[in-house]
Amino acid sequence: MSDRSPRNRAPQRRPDKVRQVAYRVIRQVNGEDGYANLTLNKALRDQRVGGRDAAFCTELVHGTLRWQGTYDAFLARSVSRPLADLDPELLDLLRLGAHQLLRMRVDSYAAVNEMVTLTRSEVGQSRSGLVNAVLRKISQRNLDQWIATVAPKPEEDLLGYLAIAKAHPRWVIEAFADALGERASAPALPAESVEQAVEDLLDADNEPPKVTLVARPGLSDVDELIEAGASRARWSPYAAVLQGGGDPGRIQAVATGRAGVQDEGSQLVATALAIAKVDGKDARWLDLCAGPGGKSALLAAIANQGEAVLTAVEPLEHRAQLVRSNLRAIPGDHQVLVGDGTKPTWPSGWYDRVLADVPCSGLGALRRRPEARWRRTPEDVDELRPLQEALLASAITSVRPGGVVAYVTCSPHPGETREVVEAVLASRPDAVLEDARELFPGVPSLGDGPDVQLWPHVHGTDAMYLALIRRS
Ligand SMILES: C[S@@+](CC[C@H](N)C(=O)[O-])C[C@H]1O[C@@H](n2cnc3c(N)ncnc32)[C@H](O)[C@@H]1O
Repeated sequence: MSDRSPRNRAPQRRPDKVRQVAYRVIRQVNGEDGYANLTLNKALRDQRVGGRDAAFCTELVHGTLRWQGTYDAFLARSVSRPLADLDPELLDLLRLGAHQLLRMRVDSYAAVNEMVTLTRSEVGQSRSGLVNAVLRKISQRNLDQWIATVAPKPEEDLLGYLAIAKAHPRWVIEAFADALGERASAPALPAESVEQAVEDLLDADNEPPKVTLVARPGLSDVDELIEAGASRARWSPYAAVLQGGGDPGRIQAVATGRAGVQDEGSQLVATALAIAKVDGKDARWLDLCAGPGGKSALLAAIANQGEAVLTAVEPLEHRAQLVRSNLRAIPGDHQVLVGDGTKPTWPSGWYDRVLADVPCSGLGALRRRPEARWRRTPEDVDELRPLQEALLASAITSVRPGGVVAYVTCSPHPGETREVVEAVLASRPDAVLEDARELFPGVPSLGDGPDVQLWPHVHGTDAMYLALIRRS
């Protein structure tokens, strides 16, 4: 455990190891497009940082990355040149310092000194003066005071205010507001309620999610996970929550693949496809966009309860390998095909149920990936659109008349959800959108249908979207 106590305030010659690890992880994420979770876990392992130090390091990394757009707005007021002209290393050091000063209970004096020492060791003595001066300026106001200084007034520009106060890019907030506004149940919610919902959603995005487990049916059950210390989740019959966190791999059912880690929303959409009514033959299920295979594993386990067999398709070999590994514990003749879901190698109408969990912006899972919100752009949404439409069209062609397709995204952006479904169905007279709400038994606040949008602030799940389409 490194010593961060007030008595240790004197400038240190050696940088604090935990802050150094956090800084280097942030650098890798911002400088090399790394993923925070993977990079941090590896660094904690390699540097043998554990226990309370690991928790402190995680907060430094996740918090700094999650709030970096907000801190940049404060830093822009505190540095005499444009932030774009600062070395990226220096900018990350300042962001890391700002996070300790504004959102962690680190003593200001200690935070500034630790960051000066770290700057000296990471980028050289000549930069430490600037870090000292800027962080002292940052420390002169608390978070609310900085927001009041820098953000527009909420009554004049609510979205501009929320972008700073809740650390989300404005275009993302606009997309959320559109999706929430569209889904206001009849009679339409007053604008004020939509605004409150947007704010609640942004707050939910800023809280790391609890670890949710899935007990794959036939192999494990929720009672086994409860015995291992989890508690029953609200709606999915397969879900249990590790309330206190901890390593799920220590649970035997998870270690052996009989259970796994999976958001309850992901479980609910996969289960919805599995329980949709299908008359007649129900033997062939297809997961058209399978990697890494979380939903494939749940679907294959449910398929085993009847007579069905799952085929999982994934174009990227390394992701197909993850699907195989997720399916390893599931008995049966389920198979993984490496291929492009838009170019089926199977006959038209071959399948009875098809999941099209298409590549998307991931704006519904921002809780899990602290860096993601700053990396995505509106162009990503536009660029993904043709692939999403092609995959949905292919899914419809792959299902037999009377069979069902679940179009799923982990994004609530209307450009990836309803607009895609509407565009594809406009040219498919052989496909009909059905009310999917009854496939989510007991789940409240599903809106007006016929499609379903889950929300972090309402359901505590990722913002999963599902449209159920039946081929006629
Ligand atoms: C949202 S992820 C699927 C998540 C998965 N269903 C799960 O629950 O683990 C989308 C997947 O689609 C894959 N993909 C991308 N292009 C594809 C294509 N043309 N055909 C099929 N899958 C594709 C991506 O590589 C990615 O693994």
